[in-house]
Amino acid sequence: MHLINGEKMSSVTELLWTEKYRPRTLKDIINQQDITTRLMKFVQEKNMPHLLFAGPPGTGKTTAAHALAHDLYGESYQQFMLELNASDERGIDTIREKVKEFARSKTPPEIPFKIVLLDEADNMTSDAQQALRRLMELYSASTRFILAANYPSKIIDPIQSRCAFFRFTSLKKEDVIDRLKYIADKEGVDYEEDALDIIFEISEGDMRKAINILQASAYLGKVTSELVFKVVGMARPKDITDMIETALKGNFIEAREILRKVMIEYGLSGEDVVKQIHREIMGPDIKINDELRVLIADYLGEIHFRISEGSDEDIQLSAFLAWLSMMGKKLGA
Ligand SMILES: Nc1ncnc2c1ncn2[C@@H]1O[C@H](COP(=O)(O)OP(=O)(O)OP(=O)(O)O)[C@@H](O)[C@H]1O
Repeated sequence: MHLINGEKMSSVTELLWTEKYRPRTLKDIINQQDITTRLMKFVQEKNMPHLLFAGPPGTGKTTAAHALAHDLYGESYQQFMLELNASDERGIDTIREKVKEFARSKTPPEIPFKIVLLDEADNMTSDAQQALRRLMELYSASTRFILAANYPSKIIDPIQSRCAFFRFTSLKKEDVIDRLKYIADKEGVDYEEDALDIIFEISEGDMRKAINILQASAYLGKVTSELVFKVVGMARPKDITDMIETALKGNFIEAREILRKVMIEYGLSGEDVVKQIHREIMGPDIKINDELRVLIADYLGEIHFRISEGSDEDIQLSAFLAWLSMMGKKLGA
């Protein structure tokens, strides 16, 4: 990458599977078919407008920008691409200086522009974005900007109207799982099918997160669902639903035992437990009626607030289980 020592980068990033298995060309990008088809047209035409890539984390925005540059300029594309992170750079002045210097640098053969990739553009204030807009206009003869953002609504209208818009979507289950299997096979990692399902559930269509969980788990041995939960610091959903159902049956002491076991075994904080309970009561696996679901969600919000304000988590979670026991009896759950 421009301004970055390539050799140093590769020794670090080679260790990361997200980098090692980052698609290099547009045709290798998974799932974002409409987007890659449109980007390939720019490659054919050797021309493109400014682009705005929007969508959730880990869905291929940065990857697509690099792959586009690769397909336009070839293997040594990095000299014709400047990557800046809007939230790292010290304000618009630094960005302006870097773009100015980059605009003066060597131009690519055959293609009349270079690419500036500005990551996390939605973190810029609207004043900084106004300045960025002027910058885009000033250098539009020699550069094209690709702005990547999680929340496109935070990008000011004058910029949006100057960019072609690309919406990236969360990756589908089968795509994430296929990719994880491909990587696991290449790396000689032993895994259980269930564990990959769980990695997908936890990562929610974020491929970076999914690959990172796979890699962290694989360091510890065969990738099982048990191991995955340990790595991400989550209890097995079944332990959480057991705890809730036990409390609802009025077995408070037993439910507290499960809570203790879960917290110690998985090293969870009170807040982690609250988040997991919330996840489970909203999920399909737990057998409770809607009225109870609403009451639990409401009370859990209160417990979460108290813990985050510094209240003793053991007392709060015990109070929650005691409340569940009482509600269970009252509502006959
Ligand atoms: N569509 C995809 N096809 C194949 N691999 C992908 C895809 N999307 C993400 N990945 C994998 O996840 C990693 C992270 O993706 P990338 O950096 O492109 O995400 P991003 O959308 O830019 O996320 P962020 O918003 O957090 O910057 C890549 O290095 C790659 O390994």
